[in-house]
Amino acid sequence: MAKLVLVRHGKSEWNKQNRFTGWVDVDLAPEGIEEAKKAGQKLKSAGLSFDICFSSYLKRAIKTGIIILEELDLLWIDHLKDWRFNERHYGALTGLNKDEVKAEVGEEKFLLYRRSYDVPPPPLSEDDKRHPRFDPKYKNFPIELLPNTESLKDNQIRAMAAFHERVAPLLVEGKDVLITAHGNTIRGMVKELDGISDEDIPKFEIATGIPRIYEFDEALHIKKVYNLD
Ligand SMILES: O=C(O)[C@@H](CO)OP(=O)(O)O
Repeated sequence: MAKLVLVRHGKSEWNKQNRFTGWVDVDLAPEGIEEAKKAGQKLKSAGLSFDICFSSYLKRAIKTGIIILEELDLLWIDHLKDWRFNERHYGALTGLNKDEVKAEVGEEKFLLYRRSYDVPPPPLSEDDKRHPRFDPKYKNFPIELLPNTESLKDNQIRAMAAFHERVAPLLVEGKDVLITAHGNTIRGMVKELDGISDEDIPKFEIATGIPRIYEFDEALHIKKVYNLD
């Protein structure tokens, strides 16, 4: 029975500062490094192992993957990166303080931008220095692929495309896969995998550093889902 494990990166420097982060490549905070180590230790105690690891293009998720693999003595396995596991692009909210945005736009709009399924925050202009086209990671990407804002649904569509294309075939072969990614990316994936409704998803939160385990049968039906709290 193949396993898929999803882990949200440990706390980042901007999580600590309460700023909308999205595609900004912020590093893990010291507490985030500890959370990633604990996640690795929990996986080890539960007897889990992996054949391959995927992360986003963002260092907070990549480092979380490396730290977990180190705890498991699995630094030798393939660790692949796919931009489609990046955090949701937070558009014009990128870098802003969440409390200040709430005070400015009001609670209702704040929640709509932050937690609704299909309402994206206002977009960034293509000339804005925060636009991904100025980030060397995406220099070879066609501009149409680079978002200037995203809803959770947009984030889910790209992450699940990567899942079906790259991860699902490995699970069918019986391989165990670790994905270290981001709060909204994992919320979107869990929404689809667990069949959570559009109405319920705003209340669903993903904690940092808590592995979520999916056990699949050969037909890729989910047999068991649980968190290693
Ligand atoms: O800022 C972000 O990129 C995300 C995750 O930290 O924020 P939120 O939890 O508000 O979706």
